[in-house]
Amino acid sequence: MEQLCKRYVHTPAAFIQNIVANTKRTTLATQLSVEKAKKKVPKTALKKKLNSRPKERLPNWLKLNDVFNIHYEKPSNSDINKVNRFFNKAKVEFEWCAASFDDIPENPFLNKKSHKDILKDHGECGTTLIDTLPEVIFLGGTNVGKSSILNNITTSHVSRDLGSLARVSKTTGFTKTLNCYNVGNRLRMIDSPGYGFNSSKEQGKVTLQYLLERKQLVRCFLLLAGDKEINNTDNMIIQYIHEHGVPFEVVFTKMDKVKDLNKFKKKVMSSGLMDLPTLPRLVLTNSLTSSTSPKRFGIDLLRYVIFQSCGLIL
Ligand SMILES: Nc1nc2c(ncn2[C@@H]2O[C@H](COP(=O)(O)OP(=O)(O)OP(=O)(O)O)[C@@H](O)[C@H]2O)c(=O)[nH]1
Ligand SMILES: [Mg+2]
Repeated sequence: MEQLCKRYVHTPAAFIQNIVANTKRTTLATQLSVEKAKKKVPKTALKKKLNSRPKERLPNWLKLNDVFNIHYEKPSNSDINKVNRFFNKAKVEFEWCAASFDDIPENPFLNKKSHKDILKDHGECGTTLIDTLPEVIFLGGTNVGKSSILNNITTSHVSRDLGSLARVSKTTGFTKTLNCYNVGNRLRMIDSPGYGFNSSKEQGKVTLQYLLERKQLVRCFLLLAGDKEINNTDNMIIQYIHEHGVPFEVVFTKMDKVKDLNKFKKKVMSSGLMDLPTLPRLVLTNSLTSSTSPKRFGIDLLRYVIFQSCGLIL
């Protein structure tokens, strides 16, 4: 009996203690979960919130980059990101300018570094490798936006303002020589004097000779102004580079100035560019921003095509 009483007396005390402890625990846990629940936004609300965010306004012409390049696999977002990272970070250096083909230095790298340094940094084959970096050239009529596109490619794609590596001007025929820029020691980009209004015979000669004789040239990017008609000189140049087997792609510039997109499409369809057996890519870009093209669009695709045409690995 005494034992029973002991049990009776002890059990409730322990029991009560336990209850209190458990209640305390439960209360704390409940409180935490209530707080957590308070913080947790229901999935539907989250979706609504995301959908209500203002979406980036893309210009209508940007879709044509897919339509016109239907024969090519669309680069994945991850590839585009990698190429953007390369161009955003690459150190870009002006290397040489040439008014005649003979002015192009045999080995621009040697002008800056001693042979000993090159051997130390790159081993025996260093000089040859760096001397023969792949080159791309921007070709086009005067004022079409060649120097601007070079600045566009070398400016971080998130920056609104364009860099000023190559000199840009409203004055037609501003660039007078071939100008070479080394991009991160992996490729070279060449700005050229425009053809047509305010150009000279010598400028035409050095550019054509470069196109035919430069061993390092891997791709020519022919620029055409999106807001202008494709003129006779453009057609002659297209025929010339096509007949001489110079591999080329086409870049439409100043897309922010195109008012009638249907007219633009008709112009491209009837240009014969899409019927060429070499199937040049057609890349539409804007280097200056406006209300209709609030960012610099198309440049990531152009960067990708350049990188790919140089045979560089991501
Ligand atoms: N709206 C608009 N203007 C542009 C664009 N690209 C270039 N421009 C303008 O066009 C003019 C000529 O640009 P440049 O880059 O100097 O053209 P270029 O082909 O190098 O000209 P040359 O060196 O004279 O042959 C400048 O006033 C640029 O600001 C563009 O995408 N949109
Ligand atoms: Mg120029």
